Amino acid sequence: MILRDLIALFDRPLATGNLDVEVSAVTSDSRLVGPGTVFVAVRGESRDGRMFIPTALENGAVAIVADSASETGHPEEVAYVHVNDTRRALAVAAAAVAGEPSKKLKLVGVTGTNGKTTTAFLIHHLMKRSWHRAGLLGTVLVDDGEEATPANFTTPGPVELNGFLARMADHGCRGAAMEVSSHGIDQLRVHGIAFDAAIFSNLTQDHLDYHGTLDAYAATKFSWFESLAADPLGKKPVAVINTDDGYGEKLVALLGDKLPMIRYGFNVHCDFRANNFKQSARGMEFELTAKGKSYLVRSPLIGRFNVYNTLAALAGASAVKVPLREAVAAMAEAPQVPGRMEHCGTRDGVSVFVDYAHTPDALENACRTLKELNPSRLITVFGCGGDRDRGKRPLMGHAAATYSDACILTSDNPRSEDPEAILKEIEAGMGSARYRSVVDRAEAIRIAIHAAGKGDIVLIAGKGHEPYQQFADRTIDFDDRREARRALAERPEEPRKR
Ligand SMILES: CC(=O)N[C@H]1[C@@H](OP(=O)(O)OP(=O)(O)OC[C@H]2O[C@@H](n3ccc(=O)[nH]c3=O)[C@H](O)[C@@H]2O)O[C@H](CO)[C@@H](O)[C@@H]1O[C@H](C)C(=O)N[C@@H](C)C(=O)N[C@H](CCC(=O)O)C(=O)O
Ligand SMILES: Nc1ncnc2c1ncn2[C@@H]1O[C@H](COP(=O)(O)OP(=O)(O)OP(=O)(O)O)[C@@H](O)[C@H]1O
Ligand SMILES: N[C@H](CCC[C@H](N)C(=O)O)C(=O)O
Ligand SMILES: [Mg+2]
Repeated sequence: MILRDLIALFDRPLATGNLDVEVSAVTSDSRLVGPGTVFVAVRGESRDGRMFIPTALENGAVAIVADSASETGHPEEVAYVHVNDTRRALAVAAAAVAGEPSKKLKLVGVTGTNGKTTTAFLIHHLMKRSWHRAGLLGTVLVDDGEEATPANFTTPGPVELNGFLARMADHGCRGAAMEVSSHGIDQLRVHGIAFDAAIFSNLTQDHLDYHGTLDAYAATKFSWFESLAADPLGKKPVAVINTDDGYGEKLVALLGDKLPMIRYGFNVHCDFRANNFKQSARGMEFELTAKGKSYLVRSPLIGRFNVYNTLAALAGASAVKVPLREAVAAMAEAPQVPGRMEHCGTRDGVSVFVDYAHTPDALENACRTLKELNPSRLITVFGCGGDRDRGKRPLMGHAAATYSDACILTSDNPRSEDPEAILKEIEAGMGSARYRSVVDRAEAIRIAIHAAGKGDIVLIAGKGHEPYQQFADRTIDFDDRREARRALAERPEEPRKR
């Protein structure tokens, strides 16, 4: 693509230098610049991308895009393009250089505090059943239709994102499911991505370190739907909204008739409505009323919250024309989402589950679901991440304390924070509940599993699929599921004294 054509896509660019050069790539990371690359200098949270313009030039950039006037010393032959919004320019350029891959796919995006990964996995499963090849992008992995690789972000930056979508389209995927995080919306990582359906799962407390207030967090989520309504990029996106959720109802009111809509949940106004939910340790079933018909939906997933994820997936898939009857049938073989209510084994009548609950609402859901399986006791092992929303800590403590018989508080990813100090903040919410604090996570898991007796369930919450643990000075290999299996295997013959 010629630079002149690329910058014509920007909003009011002011350009100098040679614009008749071929552009091979675009990036906002100077370290990734090579010959033919356009470097977009983004002002980040911690660093100003303009500091890296000299490195980008050294590495062979053909153009610099920035939101301030050209620096002195800038070589004349390299184009300099002034724009008002560098993130917007980056997203537009990334999509153009990759050949607008989102327009070649039936793309379903999922946003909301909890349930994005699960719902995206379910949609991917339904798409694959009906279309053979489909892509998946989110917290756990990216599947480009041929191979799955671990993910670094829930929603990667626009350059990576468009690169993944292009690979999906090249590999013959007809569609894809992807997670849309609030960071992704706020930082315009999904700007210029054409969606066919946009799902809103729910909104409860998380990420207030970043957004400040719950309403600001909600406004960010809502802005994605508003931007799709304002510029659908040649598609007719359908908004798929959980209207049992208060913020979901607000979103419906805000959108009015700006987007076609599917409402889902248990309430009577839903277009995809669940009824008669039943579950056992082997799975769940419920009756779905949709499109004037009734269906019996069976799934190996457990938990009332997974009814919402299942409804969202069925509605989202249906919005991109996956036949509903086929989708309902495929739900019976829904995949195990790594680290989401994952059963890690049973020994001596002690069952262990690993789950990614790391918000107060998710932890409450996870504990309630396991409590509904009528264990003798529910023992919950959990912590809270460092350098993230501190307000969650006592609330997570309260949720676990309310629905568990005993808790072991431990470290999650402390990051730059003091692990003991994080535990103290969780303890503030534990009230009169029975708990112990054990800072070492492997030790905490071992203590819980070895102390459990016949009929008990141990829930290890917060890190799910994560294969690491992050500390201030190091990141170690760590996997809750591995630790759980090890502790189960090493269980002493006689359970230790409780
Ligand atoms: C808070 C946040 O989202 N931060 C992201 C943001 O970082 P930042 O704004 O601080 O960037 P910065 O480090 O100041 O750098 C500014 C610019 O200089 C560039 N740079 C930097 C160094 C260099 O040598 N050369 C260079 O050009 C950078 O590429 C960047 O464009 O932009 C960076 C580059 O795009 C991201 O890597 C970084 O993600 C950090 C690592 C992160 O942890 N993000 C998490 C919170 C996140 O995004 N999570 C959500 C999921 C949340 C959920 O589960 O709901 C996600 O979607 O994954
Ligand atoms: N629809 C839901 N409503 C409430 N809680 C849920 C829902 N779905 C899943 N959960 C809980 O939230 C946890 C995280 O689920 P999931 O990974 O699907 O969500 P996510 O939105 O992708 O999270 P993240 O933003 O961290 O990637 C689960 O392990 C479960 O405890
Ligand atoms: N995407 C989420 C993941 C949190 C997972 C939890 N294990 C933690 O580290 O807090 C976040 O960055 O807030
Ligand atoms: Mg996720």
